Amino acid sequence: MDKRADRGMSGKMAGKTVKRVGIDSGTGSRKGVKGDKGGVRGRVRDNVKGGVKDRVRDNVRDGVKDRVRDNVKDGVKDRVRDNVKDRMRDNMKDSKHKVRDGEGKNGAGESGKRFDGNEGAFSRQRSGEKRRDGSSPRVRKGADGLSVSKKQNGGALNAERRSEDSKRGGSYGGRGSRRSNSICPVLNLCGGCQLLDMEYAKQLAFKQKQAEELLKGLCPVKPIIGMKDPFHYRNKVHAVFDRDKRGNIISGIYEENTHHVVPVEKCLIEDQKADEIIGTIRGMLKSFKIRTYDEDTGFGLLRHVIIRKGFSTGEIMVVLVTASPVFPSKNNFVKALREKHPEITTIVQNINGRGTSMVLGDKEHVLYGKGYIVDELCGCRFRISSKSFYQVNPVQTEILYEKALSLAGLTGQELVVDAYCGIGTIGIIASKTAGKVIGVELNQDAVRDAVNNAKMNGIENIRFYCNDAGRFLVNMAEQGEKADVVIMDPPRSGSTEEFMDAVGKLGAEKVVYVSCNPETLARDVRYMKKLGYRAEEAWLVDMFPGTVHVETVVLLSHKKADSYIHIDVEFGEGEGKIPVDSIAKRAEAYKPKEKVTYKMIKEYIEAKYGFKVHTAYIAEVKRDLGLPMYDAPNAVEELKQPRKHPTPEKVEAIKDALRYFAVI
Ligand SMILES: C[S@@+](CC[C@H](N)C(=O)[O-])C[C@H]1O[C@@H](n2cnc3c(N)ncnc32)[C@H](O)[C@@H]1O
Repeated sequence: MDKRADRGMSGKMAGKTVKRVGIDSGTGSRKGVKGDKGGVRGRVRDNVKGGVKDRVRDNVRDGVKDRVRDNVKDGVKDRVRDNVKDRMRDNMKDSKHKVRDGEGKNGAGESGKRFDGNEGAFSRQRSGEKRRDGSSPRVRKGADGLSVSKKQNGGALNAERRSEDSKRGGSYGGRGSRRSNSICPVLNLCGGCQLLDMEYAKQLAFKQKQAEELLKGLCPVKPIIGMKDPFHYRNKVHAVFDRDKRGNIISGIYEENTHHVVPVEKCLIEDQKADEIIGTIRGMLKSFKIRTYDEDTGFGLLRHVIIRKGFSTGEIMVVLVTASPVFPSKNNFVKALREKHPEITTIVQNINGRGTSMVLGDKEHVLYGKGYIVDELCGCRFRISSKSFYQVNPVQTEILYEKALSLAGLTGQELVVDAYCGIGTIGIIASKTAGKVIGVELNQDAVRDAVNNAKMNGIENIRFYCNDAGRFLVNMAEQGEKADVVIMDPPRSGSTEEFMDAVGKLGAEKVVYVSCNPETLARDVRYMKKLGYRAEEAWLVDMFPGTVHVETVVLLSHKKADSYIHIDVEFGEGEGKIPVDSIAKRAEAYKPKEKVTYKMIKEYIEAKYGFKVHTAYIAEVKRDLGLPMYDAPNAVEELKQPRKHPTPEKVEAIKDALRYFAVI
């Protein structure tokens, strides 16, 4: 067992003493109904003043009036009850979400939640595009991957959770219910941490079992590598900004499968400094008169804030996602934020005016600093810009990468392909022990980072290409190129048959498959087996404690013969040589014959002679001719009237059929 295999097994997640964090109650009036009514009207009035009369009129026509009336009617006395109500309403509006959810779930652009197995490129994913596995690429706001996991793992998961719950004397309710004894007050509303209340050792056991079931018969699974401290591991935090019904500014996460924002001030899996900065920004908005963006009316400026932190460098990037490029008093805002948090090393404004689920837009302005952060992994330095994928749990990433590279077993000679390479992390680390590395990645920001990262680390034996990994490998194979090792780390949707076929054609002896989705991994390993690869071992690295997700790395090797014999053969005429003609003759003689059945003989005779023959007659003729009878047990059947024998005409017909089918 790997020395690290059981690290953290003793760490308790649910057992941790954690102060309960409160739901943000906002800073504004607590008058409820009245405050809310005034707030919405005030906003409408301000917007009219701002010169958007037409939009207000349209929005009012489209139902803002109704919302004001509903808010007034409902009041906001009980936030939990309201949350549940809103969730139900959002669920009913599901069809609207489905249309807007057409964009990819894969990346920087995705407004998903806490799971980032797959961030990166995906503003470019086509709307409504289906993945290879047929699933929709966008499941709005859900903990990534649960669309599958919920169905397939949900039974086991819920059973585990229920049993955990009953042990504590609590009752496990539905999604909207709140367990008073949960270590997270928004656990069920958020839906991001499905296992948070489970002891960490049990979480690991749960993931181990799930992976073993999925890879059963495909690949042996090694013991999962857990974390020593499974809290606050996320180096990337994303907060959605909104207003509550009283008009108070809130920030948090989208409730699972809705556009409803669950206010979160602190999260047990996120970096604490990041949460602190988000709280500061939330507190600054009012004094800077910055409005949060309202998805329904299209008013307001600030949509999201993303914080990224370099684990070993401590560098911090703040990305302010705004609906429009016009950011009043931005210089003062940046100055004030830096005064409160001098640890921030760069601030970027990303402009996203689209009414889609994507978090990030295409355009960006650097408001302060370099526009990216640098972090260190496995002794290499990496620049990470806002739209590039970077693993969210750096402690476990080092373990994952080391495992992947030890499985690759590089000697310094190999041509390695790092497919789906992101900012080039794996390839750059691998390049030190490889002959040459080729990295391929679809997201051009990530490729730009990768090229810079190679330079920053003084690596010269690596090249990066911005392309679809499948297309790129097919081109390589068509040009007759070869690869020794392919390291692949595709998004959650897994790889493509086109890609895997090309891996086979490139003749890669080893494939190291890194995956954040054991389901698509199992599917792809199954396919690779058909191409002649053997799945040697799978290692699980817990990159996402508290959630059902896990990272897996599998070594696939191309099957080789167990042993070889050496024979020298000389073809041609003359002594000791084998004439090619006789080989052809012998091949013909040994060609397996089509199995001739009694039925075929009967059909032949009936078609040619117009009469039927009994099986026993065929058997008798065959017996008389000395032919073997073992292939037809019923051929020796006795006639009901054994005295009868086939007429000469029938004997001839049977012999003709036997000749026709080359039996005689
Ligand atoms: C799970 S990330 C892995 C990135 C990198 N290996 C790492 O560890 O940081 C998957 C990467 O695949 C990229 N990607 C997604 N679809 C792709 C495709 N069809 N071709 C190439 N790259 C793709 C994403 O942009 C993302 O950077």
